[in-house]
Amino acid sequence: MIRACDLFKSYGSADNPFPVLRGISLDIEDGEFAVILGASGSGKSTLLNVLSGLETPDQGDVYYEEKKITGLSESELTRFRREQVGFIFQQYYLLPHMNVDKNVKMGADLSGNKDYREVIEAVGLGDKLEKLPGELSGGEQQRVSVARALAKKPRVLFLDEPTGALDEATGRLVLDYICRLQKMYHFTVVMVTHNQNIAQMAHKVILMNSGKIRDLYRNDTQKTAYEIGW
Ligand SMILES: Nc1ncnc2c1ncn2[C@@H]1O[C@H](COP(=O)(O)OP(=O)(O)OP(=O)(O)O)[C@@H](O)[C@H]1O
Repeated sequence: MIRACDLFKSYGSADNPFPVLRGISLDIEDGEFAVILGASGSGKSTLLNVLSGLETPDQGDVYYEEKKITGLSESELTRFRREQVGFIFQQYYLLPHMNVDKNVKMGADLSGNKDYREVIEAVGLGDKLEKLPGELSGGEQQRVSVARALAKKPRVLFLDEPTGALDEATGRLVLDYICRLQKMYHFTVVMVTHNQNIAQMAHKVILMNSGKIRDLYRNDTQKTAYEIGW
């Protein structure tokens, strides 16, 4: 379980702080699919970054089970991220001169996972191992970044607008892969999105407004990527 306790974070200077997280507390269970929604600037990405250990809060704590990650040194945090979490962003951040196989192997090498090719198969790119990112469509490139993030078998997959750069059909396809992979590998998903429809795929929905949680609810049933509106 991921537990956030009373998180506060401001940008700007000490004289002129700009509060972005203003007292966030929440729990995300193991294996849960959690979606963070909210208007632009409401603090979604900042919350994701604090939950994943990419940024530290000014106040408050983040726990993974009993382990507190706030207060870890930079090198301990780097190790924690390397071993425990995967990231997917709107941009794919693939290395352009490396083929699909090598891009995904890079993720696998972080944990010494030798079976990384099964993840490439699982995202449907088993026949594109030798292709360079520039030879792939946007959806295929995002599937490579999904495979790279999952190749090290993370406990938690953090996604920040993973379908933001994709058209509807490709966005649905990528979301469908993420859900199917979650069923195969049982990792936790925490996803930031502007697309309110995606909330219907989630177990838990966290609605943010001006740095606070405006609403947090669980869905009794989850829709598939092909059942939601877009
Ligand atoms: N590194 C930073 N330095 C200064 N201000 C920042 C920084 N990161 C975010 N902000 C500001 O904090 C506020 C919240 O940003 P954040 O990216 O968390 O919001 P968001 O809800 O994810 O927005 P969007 O949906 O537009 O991506 C915004 O006003 C943003 O400009």
